[in-house]
Amino acid sequence: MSPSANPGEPHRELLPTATGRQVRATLAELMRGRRLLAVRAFGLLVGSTAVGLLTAPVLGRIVDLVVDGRPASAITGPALLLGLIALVQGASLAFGLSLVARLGEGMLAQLRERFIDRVLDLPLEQVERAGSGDLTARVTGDVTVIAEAVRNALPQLARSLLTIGLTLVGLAVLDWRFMLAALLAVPVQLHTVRWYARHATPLYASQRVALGVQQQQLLDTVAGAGTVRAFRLTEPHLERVAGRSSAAVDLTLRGIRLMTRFFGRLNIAEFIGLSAVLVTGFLLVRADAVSVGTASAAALYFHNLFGPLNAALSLVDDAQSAAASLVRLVGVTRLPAARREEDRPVPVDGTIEAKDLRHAYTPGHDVLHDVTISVAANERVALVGASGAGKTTLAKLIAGIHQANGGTIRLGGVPIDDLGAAVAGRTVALISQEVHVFAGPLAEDLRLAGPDATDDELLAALDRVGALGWVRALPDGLGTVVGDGGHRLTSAQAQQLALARLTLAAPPVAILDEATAEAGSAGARLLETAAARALDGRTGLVVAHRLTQAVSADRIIVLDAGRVAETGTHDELVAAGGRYAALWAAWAGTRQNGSTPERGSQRGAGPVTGGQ
Ligand SMILES: Nc1ncnc2c1ncn2[C@@H]1O[C@H](COP(=O)(O)OP(=O)(O)OP(=O)(O)O)[C@@H](O)[C@H]1O
Repeated sequence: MSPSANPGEPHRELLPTATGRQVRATLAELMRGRRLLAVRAFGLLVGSTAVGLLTAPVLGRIVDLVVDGRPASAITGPALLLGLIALVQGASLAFGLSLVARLGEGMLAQLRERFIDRVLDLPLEQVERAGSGDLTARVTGDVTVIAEAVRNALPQLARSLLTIGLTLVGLAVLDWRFMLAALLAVPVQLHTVRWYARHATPLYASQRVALGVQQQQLLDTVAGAGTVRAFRLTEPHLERVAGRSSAAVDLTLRGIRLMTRFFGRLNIAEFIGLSAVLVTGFLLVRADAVSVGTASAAALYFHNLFGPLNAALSLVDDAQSAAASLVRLVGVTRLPAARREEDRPVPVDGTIEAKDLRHAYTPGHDVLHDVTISVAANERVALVGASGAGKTTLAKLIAGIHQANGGTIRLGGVPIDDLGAAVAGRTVALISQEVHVFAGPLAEDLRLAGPDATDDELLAALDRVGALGWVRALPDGLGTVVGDGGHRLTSAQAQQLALARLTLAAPPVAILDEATAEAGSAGARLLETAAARALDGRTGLVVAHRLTQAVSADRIIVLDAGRVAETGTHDELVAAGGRYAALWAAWAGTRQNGSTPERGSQRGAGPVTGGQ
């Protein structure tokens, strides 16, 4: 875990990065099952490079023919051979490169799947501690960098290295002294690459961290824009964004300067090598050891090395970036795997047992204190309390969205942590006020909850929550495109869709948080009926913002400042004359005064939440 990049800023526990050994082990695992593909790809690249190397000697032969004063017709054969070489080389190279790309893409896809698998298993708390910017930067930036490398750098690098190796062999075949001359460039190149790698590795690593921190700052500022404006924090926030952006820009500029110096040094190496080969050629021709054509072929070979050498060396740059990104992706994929789904215990029913739950969003500020509740299978319980009493927090803990800081939660007798994301998702569903309508045909939106549901089943689910009428009236019925860019649904309709999804998913436990709070009174009654029908046959925990929701519940749990204050049926609690009775009296009073209790009661403005 690395600390925050900027001293003086709040400490962030970034997601883990992998060690070199872990990266190698992961690559070896990804390679398994792809060996044949790798061998075929490599074989084709070697073949195409070897064929390509025939060009220089054939050109040398043409030079010799010209020097010997042979007629033009003598050149026809070598010229045709050049054409053939180009064809064979081009075809085998294209095929080989496509295999290399397929190899790389396959490995990357598998790595990405593993990464997403682990990310979905990560506790929300860990992501929050790291900041969503860190995760976003890994999912977007790092994956893109590696994908680019796999598509371009990896095939090019493989091809360049092969060309370099085989060209040196070709030089040695012409005359070993040519190869020695060419190798004079190598010490300068090696020194250059080591110098570059020494500077580039830390630079790229800090560049990636700086970009992650910058993204996090942007997300924080945008997400909290309302608060930033309300407290007139615009200037300091802009300064912070500017500071983080300029840190990222500075690092990028340093990278560009480094690259310029890198290529400058490589040019010196080329100059040394080519001069040496030309001087050697001159001396050997003068001593009659080789023909002019052979010396020309040697010079061509060395000249042909420039491209692949520069490509390989400059690809060191992409390789460095890709390596820096790879350690960040692999770091997440090596996190302990979640237990396999088939090994997990299965809840036996829809009971909820929460014991001694404690939770704090910021250390030291508990918003739930030793909350113990239990809900029987198929029971309908209403959670009532003032705004900020902790109802949503309790709902989210039971739904497994947040992890409690203390205490235990069992669903159907199984501790929630043992369920794993998939089983927990099938066991408990939470519908909050901010229901999302996914962009696309309405049927697809519903099938998120029941992928195998037939159209008739979808219509039955809609009918159950009273949505069939308006869905039938839509221009294309179930096929109507809804969500962003499509047919806009009212918030009550979106709630009904969420309830229909709930009946399709049919989890044994359902939690409704403010599911009907947005609607006006007529709409609210409609939604309450819909909610009751969606909860039928399963355990229901309803965060009640209007007391009508509590009255019809089997039992009511009253929360007060993060503690359970009372529990009982509506009649029992009214008779007990405690906190609920007071809320009820205030509620009934508001109704008699003729105001709209459904609306007045929301978010601390009315009687239910008015006890604060
Ligand atoms: N993400 C969060 N980060 C920090 N504090 C939070 C967060 N969510 C809730 N809180 C705080 O936790 C306490 C309980 O909030 P919670 O939303 O659970 O109460 P609630 O009873 O559902 O209130 P409401 O009726 O207004 O929805 C409040 O003091 C709230 O400010």
